[in-house]
Formats: sequence, C-alpha cells, structure tokens
Amino acid sequence: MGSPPDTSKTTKLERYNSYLRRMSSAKLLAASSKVLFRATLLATVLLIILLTLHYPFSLSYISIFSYSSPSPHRSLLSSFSDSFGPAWDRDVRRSATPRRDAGLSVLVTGAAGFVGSHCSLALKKRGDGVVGLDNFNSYYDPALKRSRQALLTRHAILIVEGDINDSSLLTRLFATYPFTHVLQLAAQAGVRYAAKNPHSYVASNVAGLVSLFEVAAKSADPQPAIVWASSSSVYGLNEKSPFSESDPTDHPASLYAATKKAGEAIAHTYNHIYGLSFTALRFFTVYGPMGRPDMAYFFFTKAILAGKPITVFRIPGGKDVARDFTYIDDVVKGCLGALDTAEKSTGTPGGGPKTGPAQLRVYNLGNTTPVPVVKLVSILEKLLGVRAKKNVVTMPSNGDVPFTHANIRLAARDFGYQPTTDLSTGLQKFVKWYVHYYGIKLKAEAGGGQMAAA
Ligand SMILES: O=C(O)[C@H]1O[C@H](OP(=O)(O)OP(=O)(O)OC[C@H]2O[C@@H](n3ccc(=O)[nH]c3=O)[C@H](O)[C@@H]2O)[C@H](O)[C@@H](O)[C@@H]1O
Repeated sequence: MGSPPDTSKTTKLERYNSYLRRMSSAKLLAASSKVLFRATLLATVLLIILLTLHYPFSLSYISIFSYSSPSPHRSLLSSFSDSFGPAWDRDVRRSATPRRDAGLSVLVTGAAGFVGSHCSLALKKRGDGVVGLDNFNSYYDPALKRSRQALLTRHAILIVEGDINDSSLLTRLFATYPFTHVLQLAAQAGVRYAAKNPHSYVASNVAGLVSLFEVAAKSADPQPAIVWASSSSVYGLNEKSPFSESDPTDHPASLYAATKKAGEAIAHTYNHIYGLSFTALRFFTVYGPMGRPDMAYFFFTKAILAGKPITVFRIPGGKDVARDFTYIDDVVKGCLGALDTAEKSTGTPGGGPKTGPAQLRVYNLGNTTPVPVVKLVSILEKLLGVRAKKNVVTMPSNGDVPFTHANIRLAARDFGYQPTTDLSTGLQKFVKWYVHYYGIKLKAEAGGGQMAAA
C-alpha cells in the first residue's frame, strides 16, 4: 500500500483560494454599493431639478432672494403658467384659501408691482387668501419685481407668472379656485412713457382688461367682485380743484390717461351687460418703499445721490407743478376698504343675463394736500444730505398735467379712507428703504453735519 497522498498543500491552496474569493466578493460589494450610492444621489439631484422646473411653488417656500438684495436674478421658481398639474393646482388652492372666517380669496394681478405687492402682503397678514399674477415685464428693473416676489413667497403667497391677456391661464385659475375678488393692478403705468411706447398701454390697459373681464363674466363661477386701479390722470386738464369723482374726465392729457378712462368705460359695459361688480380706484401719485423706479421721487433720489442733474418741471408762466403725493400704506388701506365693501356680482356664470343691477363705484384715493415738485426735491435734499443739481424747465406737453388734488369724501364715507402720512414722513420711510435696498451708506460730512452718500 502506498502512503496516503499529502493533502496539506491542497488544503492550504483551497483555503487561500476561498480567502481570495471572499475578498473579491467583499470588494465587489463595496464597489457596487458606491455605484449604487452615486446613482441614487444623481437621481435625487435630477428629480429635484425636475420638480423645481415643473412645480416651482412646492420649493419656493425656500427663500432664495434677499429682500435687501438689489440684483436677485430670475430663478427657476418663476415660470408657473406652463406648469399646470396637480402640484400647481394644490399650490394655487393653498395660497388662495383664507385663514380666517369669512376671509376673502383675492386674485391680485400685478402682484409683483409696487401697489400689488403691498396689498398682497396686507391681505395675507390679516388672513385672506391671495394668489398673485404678474408678467414680470421689463418696463422697469425686473430684479426689483423678483425681490418683491421673494418677499411674498416668504409669506406663502404664490405669484403665477403670466399675462392678463392669457385667457386660458385666467380660465384655469378660476377653474382651480373660486376667487371671491379680483384686485386688478396689472397695467402699463407711467404718464410720459406712453409717448414712447403707445401700444404697450393699449395691450395692458385696454386689451388685458377686456381679457380679464371676459373671463370673470363668462368663465368664473362664482363671478368675482372686481376692484381695479384707475388713475388721477383721468381728470386730465381739469381746472376745478379738488378733483371729485363726478367731475368730467373728457380731456385726458396722455394716452395713459386715455386708456384708464377707456377702462372705466369698459367696466361700465361689463357691469351693465354681465352684472360684474366694479370698484375703480383713482390713485394719486402713489409713492413709498419698494416703489417704482420710473417715478420722479425714485429717480430723483438716485440722481441726487449720484451727483447727477435732475429736471424739474414748471408750468409756463413760472408756477410750480404740484402733485397730491399719496403714501403707499394709505393707498393699501383704501384698497382693502374697497375690497371689504365690494358687493357680489349679479351675473349668471357663463355670461348669461344678470339677476339685478350690480355695484359700480369710482373713488379717489389721494392725500388731499398737493405739494409742489420743488418742495419734494427739497425734502429729498434734506433726507439725503446732498444738494440736488436742478435744471428747472418748462413742463413739456407730452402727457403731464399741471396739478392734481383729490377730494376723498366718498372713500371716507363708504369705507373710512383717511390718509395719515404727509410727504416728509413718507419720503423718510422711502429713503430708509432705498439706502438699505441698494446698500448705500449715508455718512456725515466733516463740518456742518451734512450727510452724503458713501
Ligand atoms: O396719479 C397718477 O395718476 C399717476 O401718478 C404717477 O404719474 P405722475 O404724477 O406723473 O408721477 P411722476 O412721474 O412721479 O411725476 C411726479 C411729478 O414730477 C414731475 N416731474 C417728473 C419727471 C421729471 O423729470 N421732472 C418732473 O418735474 C411731474 O411733472 C409730476 O408733477 C404715475 O407714474 C402714474 O402711473 C399714475 O397713474
């Protein structure tokens, strides 16, 4: 018999092979876990990007703009109008639903605008539901509109990006939520710009208005009550002072004024035929924090701080041009008062006959104290601590009127409108916001305690 084979070497080899096999499967496992982890991470990132593009408001509660930043860029959060779907519907309903008993649900058009953003915040703060609509056009710095949007987003107010001329978007909004009110502030503003770009006024202030009224009359169920921005400019070359709502408005001095006057006539028609409830608010040169850069008090401030000249208009014959400058907080109170007292529309949804006459109102929202523009400049000089370089010229005849002065008796009687902010106080608040927003430091100059921009 031969000796048994020596298996010790074979056994060692097998053990070694099995060790190698265990090692390589462990490595394989580790490697495949890494791949799996990376793939999951990539998929998550892709999913987030997709969600952001398609359901912007779901993520827009995360604040990405600073209120004080002068140049927030357009973000992924902005295009709502082409994002219809269950998440969009849910976001609209969430933003539109009031948080108080008998609260209003208001569609605010022009919500990224000056008056629109302030009104939206005030409504939301008292527990009303608000959905904004804005086309974010570039008539003035869209970054400021995005900044206002960011502020509204932080208060859980959704702004849908779209135009009032987009009937299908409007129809979709009303189908998604039964808004009780519309605060129609989307418009092409500015008196002198109308000479440069007349068609933009017709597109927004006439065609856009008709588009909104059509949907409100024929698609919305229930029909909302509509409160909307007319303008003190409809008084045109009126010489009677103060201006009362019953004064004639037959002499508009600008195409802007003419389109606002047309808006009042169009509202009358939709009230008469379809029973839509309308309240027109004639705003008198509204100013304040987060204001419009195309307005004189705003661009005067910018020019004065930059040491650049400003042009101050005078009426032929040397009289001062004057405006009934009205502070934003006073106007907001007027807008809310008008909404609160607006009666329901009386039409039949679908555009059928009205069941009875509907409310049709017009109110001045002014300050009642006209101030010469030269006085406005001297207040700014004091607040900024810089002397303005003034070019005083005769007012060109491209849309401006010599003066405005509101009689507010009707608004006071019907919803307690009472402006409380004088121009100095209001401009002080504006300047405080302006220097903060644009990161400007006003510093004391050596000697004389004068202030200057750093
Ligand atoms: O109340 C209104 O109905 C209107 O108020 C303002 O229009 P306006 O009063 O002309 O406001 P600004 O453009 O800010 O002008 C204010 C005053 O400064 C004067 N101004 C304007 C520009 C300029 O370079 N120099 C100057 O002296 C104007 O003549 C006016 O008296 C708004 O721009 C309109 O959108 C609004 O509808």
